[in-house]
Amino acid sequence: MVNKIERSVLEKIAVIGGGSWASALVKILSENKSQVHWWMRNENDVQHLTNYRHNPRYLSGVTYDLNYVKPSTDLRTAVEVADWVILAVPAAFIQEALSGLEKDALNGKVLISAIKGMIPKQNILITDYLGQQYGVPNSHQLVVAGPCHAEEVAMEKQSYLTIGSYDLATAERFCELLRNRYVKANPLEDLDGVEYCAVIKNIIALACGIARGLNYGDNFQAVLVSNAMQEIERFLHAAMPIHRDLNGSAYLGDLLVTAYSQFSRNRTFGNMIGHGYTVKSAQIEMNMVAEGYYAVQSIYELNKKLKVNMPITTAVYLILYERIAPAVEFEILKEKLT
Ligand SMILES: NC(=O)C1=CN([C@@H]2O[C@H](COP(=O)(O)OP(=O)(O)OC[C@H]3O[C@@H](n4cnc5c(N)ncnc54)[C@H](OP(=O)(O)O)[C@@H]3O)[C@@H](O)[C@H]2O)C=CC1
Ligand SMILES: O=C(CO)COP(=O)(O)O
Repeated sequence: MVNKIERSVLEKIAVIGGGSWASALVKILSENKSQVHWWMRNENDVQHLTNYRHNPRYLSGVTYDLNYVKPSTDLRTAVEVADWVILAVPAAFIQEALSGLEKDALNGKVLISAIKGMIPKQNILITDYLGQQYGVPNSHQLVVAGPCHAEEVAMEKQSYLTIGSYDLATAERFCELLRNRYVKANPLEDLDGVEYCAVIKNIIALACGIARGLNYGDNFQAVLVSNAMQEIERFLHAAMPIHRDLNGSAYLGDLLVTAYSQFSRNRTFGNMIGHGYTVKSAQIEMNMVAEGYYAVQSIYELNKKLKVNMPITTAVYLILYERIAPAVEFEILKEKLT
């Protein structure tokens, strides 16, 4: 019988993406002695990692053990040698990032989406895209959810991850690869619900940031977030109606951390919009991706069919895409909250 550590040594994992979340996941997995084939698009970053054991532009304080981490710009090889493939590129760029792969390149592998966004224009979840484009069955798909900022992983602060799935046994195997001194991981049988919730909570965090930028206070934000939870519940009920406990950390927990944390990109982006930045200038200033900016368009479009009452999502959409002044739109929104 192979014990837990020995079995982990044998695990071969491809991590696709060179940003903050990929950097955090590579830290966790490689410290647990999985073999991580880490794809990033920038050759200079690969060279820097190989020479100095740090990712130069994201979580640059983390040191990687190159016995377990193999950085590369060669996507095909990274995927070919791996049994598990983790996607950690922002949703808007995932099609481009995977474009070098053959249609059958993901056959037999377990795909794990760590992405909290949707495919723009097609307005579909990442797991649906992987099914449609690469034929990955639901049983071979997992999603990483839960309130967890990369920056806190880098600092080894106690964190919790939930692995959403259709197949609890596979999710549990992946949880074993993640668990360590500062990470607890739990499987959950709700792939789509967890994935949609992670998308929508980013939109809500944008709203919280906008509110803060407009000088609304804690009283308003508490109402905004509790109304948001109801908005999420209505959406999930219409889109994926199964019984789920939305008080769980994969749902409410992730909403709270993103709405309140200093590390949230979405909240920071929203705050800049509330302060009067244009979308372009906020994107340039932040230099990281706020998924909610893209997601709000997808959810807004999708909701034209579902017709769920989503006042917060609608307000964020109108501000970001129809250029309605944040102060004007929030005057309207505040009358709709209870
Ligand atoms: N950061 C976090 O704490 C968490 C993030 N997530 C999710 O993880 C996903 C990744 O976000 P995160 O790591 O934070 O993003 P970052 O903003 O930290 O990094 C973005 C990454 O995407 C890369 N990129 C940009 N354009 C392209 C492209 N066209 N093709 C390939 N790669 C590209 C960037 O490369 P380059 O630097 O070369 O431009 C960079 O590596 C998102 O869906 C996010 O919601 C989930 C949980 C926590
Ligand atoms: O999903 C996250 C934390 O759980 C990250 O949120 P941000 O992208 O807003 O930083």
